[in-house]
Amino acid sequence: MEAYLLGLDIGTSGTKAVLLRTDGKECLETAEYPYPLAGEKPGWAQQQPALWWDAACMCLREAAAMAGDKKIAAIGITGQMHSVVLLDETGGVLCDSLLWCDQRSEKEAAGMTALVGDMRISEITGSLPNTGFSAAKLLWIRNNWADIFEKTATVLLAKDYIRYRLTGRLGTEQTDATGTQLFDIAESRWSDELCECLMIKKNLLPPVMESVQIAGTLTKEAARACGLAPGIPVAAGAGDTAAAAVGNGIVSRGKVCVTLGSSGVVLAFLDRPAPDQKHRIHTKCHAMTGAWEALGVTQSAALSMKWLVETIFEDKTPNRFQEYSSLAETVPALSEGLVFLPYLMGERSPHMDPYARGAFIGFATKHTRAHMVRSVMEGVCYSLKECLDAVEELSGKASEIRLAGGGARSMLWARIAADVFGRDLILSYSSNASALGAALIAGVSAGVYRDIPQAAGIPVFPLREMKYSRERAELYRKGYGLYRSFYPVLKEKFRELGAI
Ligand SMILES: Nc1ncnc2c1ncn2[C@@H]1O[C@H](COP(=O)(O)OP(=O)(O)O)[C@@H](O)[C@H]1O
Ligand SMILES: O=C(CO)[C@@H](O)[C@H](O)COP(=O)(O)O
Repeated sequence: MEAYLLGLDIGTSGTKAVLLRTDGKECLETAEYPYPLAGEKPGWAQQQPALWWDAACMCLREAAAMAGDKKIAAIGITGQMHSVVLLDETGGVLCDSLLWCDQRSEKEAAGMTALVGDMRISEITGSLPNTGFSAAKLLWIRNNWADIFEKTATVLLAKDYIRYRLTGRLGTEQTDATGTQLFDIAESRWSDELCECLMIKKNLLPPVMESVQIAGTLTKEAARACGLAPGIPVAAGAGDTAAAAVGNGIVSRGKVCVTLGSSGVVLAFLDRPAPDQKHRIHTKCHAMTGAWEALGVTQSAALSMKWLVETIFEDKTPNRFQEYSSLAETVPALSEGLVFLPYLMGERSPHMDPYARGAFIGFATKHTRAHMVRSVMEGVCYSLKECLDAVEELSGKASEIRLAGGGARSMLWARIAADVFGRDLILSYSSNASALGAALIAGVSAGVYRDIPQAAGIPVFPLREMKYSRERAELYRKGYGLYRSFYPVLKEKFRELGAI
């Protein structure tokens, strides 16, 4: 009988889902159900978990209608990583989630270095202490919202909270656990050493499953809210970067995937943990137990586009991004000398710097909105090129680069990425490779596929290629050099701005 696997993605900009036919020949996408970013100071980013749940219910209702009378064999969940949800002992949410891009915990990240040491933390968790990961956020909450921290019985991550609402079961899995910076990536368990040093009680942390484990089944109450049948198995799933790896077939050395989502991610497969000695990128657990991934992160990738269009141009009309992408087509490569630094929420790779700030450099009266849009696309691609260079240093040169994420819906942005990288790209099966990966993981949980490598080979709908142009690549080589020269010059000035 024809059946579907459902992949649900609790993204930063919104929640969306895919329905994958189990034979891999069809993948239907729901709309995205958006929610805003809140935060009263520059660098702060919060969301209410209740908004994720409302969006998830609407999204699942749409998916249920799309599936019609076809069976949904299993649900897989993915979502933004690192964003913490604090629950009290009745399972109620205690406060807004501090998101992955929230930069307020600089002091706490520095405190982790002082207590444990940079090298030791990197050895255990695959990354230097940083404001993006969950541990520093928890320490900030303990230091600043002590009453909330005292009431906390469980700490979850975004997708784990939604899985909890769907199944009534608390838990996480190894890929998202890595993003807390309290997890030992080689041993695949919570780190006693880090929990003790940072005085975080281990009983606040949920049980860690394997990504392909069935975490529970859809409760009657959740099924009613989502318009689905009760009892559907729900897989543990994976954080969005790890799920995108599965959705893009990154299950052995060779290929690299690049995601132009709210954040930008460049990811390669590793068969052993290999923390970057230059501390530019992270090593995280892969959804395949016993495998790892090297990843570089641009904090504000498509988030920069969203900021430009919604906040600066004050345009929230539907399909606005496609229109602005078409507008940017009217401007030549290098945006007639306008350069964008995408550090709107600090930066992670290759500069772990919560103080970094966004900038347009080189305005002239000739420049218009079209130049600004193109310049944002170019700046984000330069940053992703820095990530790609660092990732390939660790994992070897990629034989194929897959591009996904909301920004990859723009053919112009995809072309700029190919030109800036000076490499041909393959456009992913779905702009939402994370949701596709979650559906494939769910297929393993439900026994439809044998294992993750087999599942990753299941999608068979056509892929498109984006070829780079030698001429534009040469132009962008110069633009990239100029772009790279700005951060070292501005670094200290960004710190001064942060003090205002
Ligand atoms: N056609 C388009 N052209 C350019 N950018 C787009 C287009 N469609 C979506 N985007 C960008 O992609 C973002 C959403 O990407 P997505 O991968 O869904 O986000 P998330 O990382 O939050 O899951 C939007 O906020 C927007 O910036
Ligand atoms: O911080 C990371 C990965 O380390 C981000 O990739 C977040 O997981 C956010 O994901 P998106 O909502 O941008 O997809």
